[in-house]
Amino acid sequence: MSRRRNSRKNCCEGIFSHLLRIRFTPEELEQRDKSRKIDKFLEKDKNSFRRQVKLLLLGAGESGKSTFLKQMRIIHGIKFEPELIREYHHVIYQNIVKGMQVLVDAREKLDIAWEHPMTEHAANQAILFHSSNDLDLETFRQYAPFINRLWQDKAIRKAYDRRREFQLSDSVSYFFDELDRISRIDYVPSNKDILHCRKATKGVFEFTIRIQNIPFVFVDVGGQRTQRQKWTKCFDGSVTSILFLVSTSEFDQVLAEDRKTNRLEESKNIFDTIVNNTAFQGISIILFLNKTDLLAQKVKNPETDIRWYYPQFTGNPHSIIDVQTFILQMFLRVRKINHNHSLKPPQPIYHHFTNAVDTQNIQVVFNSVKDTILQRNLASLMLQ
Ligand SMILES: Nc1nc2c(ncn2[C@@H]2O[C@H](COP(=O)(O)OP(=O)(O)OP(=O)(O)O)[C@@H](O)[C@H]2O)c(=O)[nH]1
Ligand SMILES: [Mg+2]
Repeated sequence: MSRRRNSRKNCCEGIFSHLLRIRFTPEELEQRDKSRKIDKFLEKDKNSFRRQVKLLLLGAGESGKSTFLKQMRIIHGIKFEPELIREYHHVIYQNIVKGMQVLVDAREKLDIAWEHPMTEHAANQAILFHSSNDLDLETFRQYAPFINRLWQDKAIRKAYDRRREFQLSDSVSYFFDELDRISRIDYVPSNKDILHCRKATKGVFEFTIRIQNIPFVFVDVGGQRTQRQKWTKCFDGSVTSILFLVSTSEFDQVLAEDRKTNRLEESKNIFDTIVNNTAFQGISIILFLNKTDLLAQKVKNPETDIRWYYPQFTGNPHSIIDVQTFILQMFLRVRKINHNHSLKPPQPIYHHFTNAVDTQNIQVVFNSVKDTILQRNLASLMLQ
């Protein structure tokens, strides 16, 4: 009986809906179809917005943020545009000329005698080119033999060994060693040259790469003091993760900005403001302890010792593992425990030891970072 009533009900509903449907005018039907399509599109767009991964590259000046972004392009097969390569070409010339000028000045200030008196002549010639802002290939090729001569002199090498006492870009020795190739008439910067090329970032730059069909938006900012007020622009709700870079080899160097603050301390203070900021509560933080290669060279050097800057260090100052572990713990301890249980538990801090100029190293590290981010992103999508 009740089954019969049900089937009658279904049949009536079918008729009613049929009657209702035929009452729509063709215009109304078209309108309904259109609005369904819009709803579908918006739903898809909402999902793709949620699926987008936005990564903020943060850290002090010269920590390696832009270098990491260059690696992302290289690893994902996105070629540098010819115009960009031309710009890097020019910056490389500037890096070389400026770098040698700094060393020539430092030799004089440190009162280091020339190994060969003839080198002084090369130094005087080099000064002539110093004021040249418009460094074209022709000018650079005239200048290159003098740089070569200077780089061979023990006085310049001694000044270079004392570089922590002044401000010298980390990549200059790489370029001096490659000078013959770089000063050839048909020179075109290689990816390795581009990775070593140094130009401070001014402003905020976004670069999107589709990885596994998901847009990864990398946000690169300038890390020097004057640039940091621009960071707030990118602190919105759409950030997935913060990649925080630390130049671990800088434990014995001072800032270019004020020439007195220890660089590692500055980096730790920036990390403090990020990691303890309630605005970033739900955001995972990935710490890149960068410049492992330069740190390895430094811990072997008897002219420096981490205990002179961090007397609390108790490990072996010539063991890279001990020094890295010490720096890692120092950064992890920065996060203040919040005892307010009504707040969400803090996000884990992941960490990696990196060498941003080594493509293979960054490829391995990024694969792991990507998996972590995608798993966490998927989990948060499922919770929504
Ligand atoms: N040897 C070595 N050099 C590195 C490493 N990471 C970065 N560099 C070099 O360090 C210099 C500074 O790197 P950038 O990527 O420009 O640093 P940044 O964090 O973008 O600096 P700002 O734009 O001023 O905030 C460049 O010359 C890089 O080639 C590394 O792990 N090892
Ligand atoms: Mg940069």
